[in-house]
Amino acid sequence: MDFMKPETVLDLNNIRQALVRMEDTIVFDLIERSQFFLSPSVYSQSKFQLGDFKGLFLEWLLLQVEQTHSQVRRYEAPDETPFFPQQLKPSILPPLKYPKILANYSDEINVNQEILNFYVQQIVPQVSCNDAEQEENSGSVACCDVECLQALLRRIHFGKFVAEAKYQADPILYKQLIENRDIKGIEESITNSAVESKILERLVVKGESYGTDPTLKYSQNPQSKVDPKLIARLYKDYVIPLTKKVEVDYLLRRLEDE
Ligand SMILES: C=C(O[C@@H]1C=C(C(=O)O)C=C[C@H]1O)C(=O)O
Repeated sequence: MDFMKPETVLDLNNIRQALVRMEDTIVFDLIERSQFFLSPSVYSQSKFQLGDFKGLFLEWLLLQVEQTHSQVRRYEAPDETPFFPQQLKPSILPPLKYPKILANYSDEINVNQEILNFYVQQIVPQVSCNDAEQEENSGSVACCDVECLQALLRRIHFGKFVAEAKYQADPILYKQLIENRDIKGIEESITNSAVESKILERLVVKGESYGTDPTLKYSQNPQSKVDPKLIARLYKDYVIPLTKKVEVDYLLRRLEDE
């Protein structure tokens, strides 16, 4: 997605194609996570010495990664929503002059804590290959979790672009819904059940294709590493609803930037 060209960025078909490409990253990241045990220490607050950091070991690593990547201006991009925006470091690269695409408040539209909660409480226990500790892999598990979370963060917060594209396609409708604080009306208006169904169907196929050793494809038991239906269920229960929450939260404030 070329964020220097607002006219293409806010084309809903282009946005949907970007979301389809993000499916591949998320499916592969979940397959990678499925190789590891549950590793509860990664989600604990006290197992490792983290200085004065207060939080999960996973959150501590997320902060390290965000501080490193912020030095090459990763979080200046409009499609990045960091967990620790107040603790990023100055970039050593000169700032890019992104054209204004989203509303001024878009950085304040943030569901990161909900994403972390569903990832730790729902995704990890269902994707891990068993519920044991795997001390020697705590670092690898945490690195894998960061990859999964960053892919999910980006996919879900892409809802801001979807919302802006829908607003610009019908500003009269949305102005009325927003002025009336008609949250249900906004939710109904942004929902496209046909697109959602297509996404869930495609995820099962991708889970089957990407998660199975191709040389075993025609064997009696081409066991996929992650249950393809689980990937679709996680999208249905968490990824899509949170994306729509981002859309609604973004639209509810949209008249602030008229
Ligand atoms: C992203 C969109 O908005 C909604 C959210 C979707 C999702 O998170 O996959 C899909 C369709 C819509 O219900 C869209 O219209 O493409």
